Amino acid sequence: MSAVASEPTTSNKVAGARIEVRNVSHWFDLPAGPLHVIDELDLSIAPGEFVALLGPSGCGKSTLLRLVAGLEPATTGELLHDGAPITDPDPSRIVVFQDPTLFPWRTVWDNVALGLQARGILRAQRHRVDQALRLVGLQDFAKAFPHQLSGGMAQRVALARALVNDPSLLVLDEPLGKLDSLTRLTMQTELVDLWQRTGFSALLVTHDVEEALFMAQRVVVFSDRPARIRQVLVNDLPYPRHRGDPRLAELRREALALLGLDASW
Ligand SMILES: Nc1ncnc2c1ncn2[C@@H]1O[C@H](COP(=O)(O)OP(=O)(O)OP(=O)(O)O)[C@@H](O)[C@H]1O
Repeated sequence: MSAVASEPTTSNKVAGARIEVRNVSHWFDLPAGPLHVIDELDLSIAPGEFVALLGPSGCGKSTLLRLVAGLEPATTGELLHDGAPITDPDPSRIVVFQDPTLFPWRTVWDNVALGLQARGILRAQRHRVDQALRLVGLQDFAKAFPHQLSGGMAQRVALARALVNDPSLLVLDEPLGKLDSLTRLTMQTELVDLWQRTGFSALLVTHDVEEALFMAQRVVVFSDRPARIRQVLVNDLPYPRHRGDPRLAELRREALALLGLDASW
């Protein structure tokens, strides 16, 4: 059973971001010369859409996430959030990484409160911390410390820490990558449930083909570095999805073939 609160929490409803990546190329300046990582990429995310990126290791997926999050500027091209250029990080676009990186000396509640505290709005907005904890089903663990949590619970705290900002875009960089396989499956369902209940747009990077197809509405398959779009797989299966759905198996075969792998594995 999902640990996430099943009651809809309408106060957490947000308008999803529209993201446009227009003709973006990116290089890193290395001592040996420039490393071309992204090549003339065009991609858009509609408000409230869930998009996943798949591609060979090192092709440039995380780099693209960093550009979309505003953590670094693209070498050339344009990135827009609701029509405005993305130039800096912003609390409306939150990145959740593989490692939850919680402060061990702060309680769960205090870890989730960090973003509001940094923005100087915690005193007036304390209820948002409680709401975010309810969203991820951890309301009873507000006073716990990180060492008292399982891996899945720690990652839920990281999600609550992101959701407390009411982001219009959640940037997910392998957020379930360190979890055991059972917890990972549960968290996939929980994340989709959170996405549906809150309305943020989601951009997920994962190495797990099934995860991408189970969660996302579109799966963008990249080439080797420099990343170009090889193909976009559209998954219009309704939610909640069933892992045994033959359409998922069909999409999996297509995705693996695009990645140069034999689907009979
Ligand atoms: N800050 C940086 N400085 C120099 N090179 C970098 C930097 N960040 C990433 N790279 C290089 O850019 C390339 C793309 O890295 P990136 O992390 O975006 O790939 P990825 O597709 O997310 O990989 P993986 O799937 O293995 O996580 C790699 O060759 C990496 O070494």
